[in-house]
Amino acid sequence: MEFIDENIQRYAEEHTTPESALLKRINRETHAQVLRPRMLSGHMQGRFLSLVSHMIQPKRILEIGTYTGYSALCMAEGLHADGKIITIDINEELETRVRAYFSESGMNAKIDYRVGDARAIIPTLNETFDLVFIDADKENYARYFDLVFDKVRIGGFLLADNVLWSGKVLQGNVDKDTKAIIDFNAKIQNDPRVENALLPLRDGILTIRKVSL
Ligand SMILES: C[S@@+](CC[C@H](N)C(=O)[O-])C[C@H]1O[C@@H](n2cnc3c(N)ncnc32)[C@H](O)[C@@H]1O
Repeated sequence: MEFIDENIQRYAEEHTTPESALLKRINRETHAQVLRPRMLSGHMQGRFLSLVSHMIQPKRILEIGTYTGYSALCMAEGLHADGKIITIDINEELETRVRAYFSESGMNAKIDYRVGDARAIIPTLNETFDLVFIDADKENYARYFDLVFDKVRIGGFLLADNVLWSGKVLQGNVDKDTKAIIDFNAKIQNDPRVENALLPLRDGILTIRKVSL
């Protein structure tokens, strides 16, 4: 489902800073060579993630769901000088490609890429995060939020992608992933420890700020 008029979308993209040459290539190669390329954040969302990261200047970012590395590179652009992003993905088939992209980016030293199940890796992380991007399997969004919440500083931010799930959150008869997203959105809306705004950017980004323990 497209949420906004095609012409408005084009106009918005024309007034968004272009992708770097590397990001453009990752975007193109992902579409040509990798399964499910729609999972990639893309031009506009990527620039949004970069801007958010620049606003926060995080020392620690956690990304759950690296895929081909596009969004990790966008967020890494805004890291504090001593900053680091930990990005996790379970798909080992993408590892060689992703490591090559990270090496080319010139930001490799700031990227800690872990291949494995985020449900097992997050509890082992001894870090305090300023920014978390939840973008892995929809079924586990609530679990990722619960696993990471105590590791986010008060005043820190979490972003959750695909929370409109192509508009399926409005439908009555829902599948497992849609139900998980609906439940996640309701859980965040009812959590007194956070403030949140659901932005209808691309497939929906739930923007969350931790306000108390
Ligand atoms: C939507 S894609 C991520 C897109 C990427 N953040 C971007 O914007 O370009 C979701 C990724 O989550 C990964 N994933 C799914 N289940 C996972 C799990 N349990 N632990 C870690 N990664 C997982 C998938 O392998 C897939 O690459």
